[in-house]
Amino acid sequence: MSTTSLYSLNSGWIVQKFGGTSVGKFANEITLNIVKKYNESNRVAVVCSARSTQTKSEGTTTRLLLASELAIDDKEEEFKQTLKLIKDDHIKNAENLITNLEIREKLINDTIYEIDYIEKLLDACCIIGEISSKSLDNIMSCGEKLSCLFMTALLNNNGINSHYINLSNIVNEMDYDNDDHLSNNEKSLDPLFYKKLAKRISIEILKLDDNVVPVLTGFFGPVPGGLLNSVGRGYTDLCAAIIAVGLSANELQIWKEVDGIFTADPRKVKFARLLKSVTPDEAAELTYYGSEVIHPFTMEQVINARIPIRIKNVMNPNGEGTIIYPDNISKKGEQTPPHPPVSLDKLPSDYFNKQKMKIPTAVTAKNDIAVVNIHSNKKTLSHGFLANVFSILDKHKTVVDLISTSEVHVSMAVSYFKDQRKSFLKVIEDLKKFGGVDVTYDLSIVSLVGIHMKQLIGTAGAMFKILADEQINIEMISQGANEINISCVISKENVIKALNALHDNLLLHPFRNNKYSLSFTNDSMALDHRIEDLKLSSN
Ligand SMILES: Nc1ncnc2c1ncn2[C@@H]1O[C@H](COP(=O)(O)OP(=O)(O)O)[C@@H](O)[C@H]1O
Ligand SMILES: N[C@@H](CC(=O)OP(=O)(O)O)C(=O)O
Repeated sequence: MSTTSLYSLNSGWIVQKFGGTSVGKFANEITLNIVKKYNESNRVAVVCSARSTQTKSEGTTTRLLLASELAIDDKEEEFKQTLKLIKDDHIKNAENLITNLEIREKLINDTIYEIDYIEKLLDACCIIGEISSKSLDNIMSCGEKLSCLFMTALLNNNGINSHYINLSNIVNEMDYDNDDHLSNNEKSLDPLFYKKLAKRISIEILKLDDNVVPVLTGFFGPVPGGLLNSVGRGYTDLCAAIIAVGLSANELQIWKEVDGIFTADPRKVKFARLLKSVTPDEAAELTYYGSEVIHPFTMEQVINARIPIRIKNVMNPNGEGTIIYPDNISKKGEQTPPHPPVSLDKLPSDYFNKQKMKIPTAVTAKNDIAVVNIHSNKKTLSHGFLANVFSILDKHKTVVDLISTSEVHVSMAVSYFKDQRKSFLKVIEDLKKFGGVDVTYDLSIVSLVGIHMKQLIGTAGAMFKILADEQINIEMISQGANEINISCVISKENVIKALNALHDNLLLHPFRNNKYSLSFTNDSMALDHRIEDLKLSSN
């Protein structure tokens, strides 16, 4: 039994989460350059997503979901073929990377066992022609099981003593009193549920000897309502967060293939810069609006437990990465927040010069957007009209990214993927009951995100002026209700141009000739924790 105290300030634990593509492409590097190294001075818990060879869309989870769809459609040969692809891929991987023959043979046998089990499950789905959310979770869990069986084998193969922990049954084994007053959706987000889950998982981990690295499946379903339905893809971030809370970890590390969070997607904006830190709200906005930083459900519990999250790069383990943490709450072990309020006479002499650094944090874009305009047929009063529109959206579980309304008109930006055309058209048909509907396709949302935008006057004006100067037409405008996001919808062809122009003019050189007349509110007094980082760029 481990002697680590669960609630000590320095628990010694670091939780490391690795995404599917990282496991697919950098498994040896992860074991030798990351886990082994951190394990020398900390206790490390490893959490992995299902393996992807190149991209998430070609990964194991996507293939498992495809196999399930094929089974429901009675396409037996096709679903078996898809499972065979998964099996062959994992066996080939084991043969390539596991040199110890005994470990390799066991891994291959375990892999075959897991896939055969899924095949039996899907055979049954094929016969009955449907699948419950619980069965779908069960099928999805296979991806994380295979990936973690492999990572455990590789760690042991490379001399790091490790132990596989399968969390796919943990909810069933838990003493969780289902409150029947809560809907499934509420249950799946209930903080008490996650608190109990965290405790339950930590008990499993603390059974291990101190010198053993636990490798935990990033799948922890079936949660109430099903993991896919209630949490959605990317659930491994949340799983790692729960584990970090359970262990009262010193840090939750999310390892990606990018150095951290940048001022814009570095693939699209050449001069994007790495941010030292962002707040959880900013990270959530960036994720919602196209920069896949971290699953938005991840933050709340970790931050409540005062555990910082660090985004790091598997290809550059020595880089500092980006810390996600609020700038007004102290971290574990600290007495006071990092930047307590400062009285005017204590401000550094160059404080007001530094004020100009309070600019937006990042710019981001979300593609595959359609704008739906509904003009009321005026047979209902405005509140009735809006209620009707929202009830249709609820019925079809349509997520609205942006909305702007008047009494008789609603414009909504929604995600639209061509392979979901049939279900999208059903929503449009239903909406037509309440008025005229038109749809514009092939659009993108461009958003400026930053906590300091609250104190910066003229950002929205500058944003739209910059886009106008670039001859970019704006289809729809929305100022986020939380004041840290200003978004607009533009044609998808203009996205790269828009991102670069906004980044250049508002993030790199916001005060160049004060071309866009930006200024600050009088109450913008808090010191900026990013100041050093931004100083370089605003000259
Ligand atoms: N502001 C941003 N900062 C960092 N990465 C971003 C940003 N916006 C978009 N991205 C993109 O998000 C991707 C996230 O990295 P990746 O390791 O591929 O994710 P995952 O681990 O979720 O598969 C990168 O490819 C990067 O180009
Ligand atoms: N396998 C899941 C879980 C996950 O979290 O993936 P990733 O960490 O690679 O985003 C998915 O593909 O959604």
